Amino acid sequence: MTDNAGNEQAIRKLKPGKLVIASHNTGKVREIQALLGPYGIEPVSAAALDLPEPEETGTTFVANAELKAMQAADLSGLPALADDSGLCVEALGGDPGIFSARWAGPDKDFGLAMRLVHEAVEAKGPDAGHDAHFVCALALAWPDGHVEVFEGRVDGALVWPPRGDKGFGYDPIFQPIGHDISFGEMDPDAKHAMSHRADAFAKLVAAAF
Ligand SMILES: O=P(O)(O)OP(=O)(O)OP(=O)(O)OC[C@H]1O[C@@H](n2cnc3c(O)ncnc32)[C@H](O)[C@@H]1O
Ligand SMILES: [Mg+2]
Repeated sequence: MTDNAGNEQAIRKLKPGKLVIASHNTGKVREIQALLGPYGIEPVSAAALDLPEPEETGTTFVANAELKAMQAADLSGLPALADDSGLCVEALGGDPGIFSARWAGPDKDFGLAMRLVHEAVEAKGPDAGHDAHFVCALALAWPDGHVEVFEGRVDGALVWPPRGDKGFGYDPIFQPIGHDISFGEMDPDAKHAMSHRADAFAKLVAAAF
């Protein structure tokens, strides 16, 4: 596993050219494409290359991001960027966490997943807090096995009922600190200015461009 903090190996610079976005989530791919916009990178999605969706066997966001990026780089022969992310609810001990996609079930039903989160917090009783945060681990891998990881986070609170349809996944039930609208109600540019993905991306840009 690679940890960019304290990594003695020089961070490798990403040259303009093709980069595989190793994700099968269209909401994420859209956000990563927008974040990559200014950097002379030609994004190619895993779906366009017909890459398989790997089983996420890691026990951390970092391990799963590395696994997805390394598989895509290996199979495509191109540098690949993967994102492993999720919603962590303090009252639930960090759940759904790395299982955020799995709580939506095989049909990827986030109406269901949001309800499960809400019900799990309600079941904790009236004193359960609503603090939550999103985490994002971005892994950048090269076909020779070199990989670097950048982590980001945004803190906020759960809201109920779900609000807005501008985002994806759990966005309608997450309200970032200092704002009175949910990620689901926020314009993409505003989310990109503060999200867990933007936080990780800023670290990647500082190191890899
Ligand atoms: O693994 P890939 O193919 O990238 O796609 P995925 O949807 O399975 O992605 P993850 O394994 O990283 O699971 C993370 C889940 O957490 C949720 N999530 C992550 N970032 C989010 C965001 O910015 N807004 C809302 N939900 C988010 C989203 O529902 C994802 O399905
Ligand atoms: Mg996944």
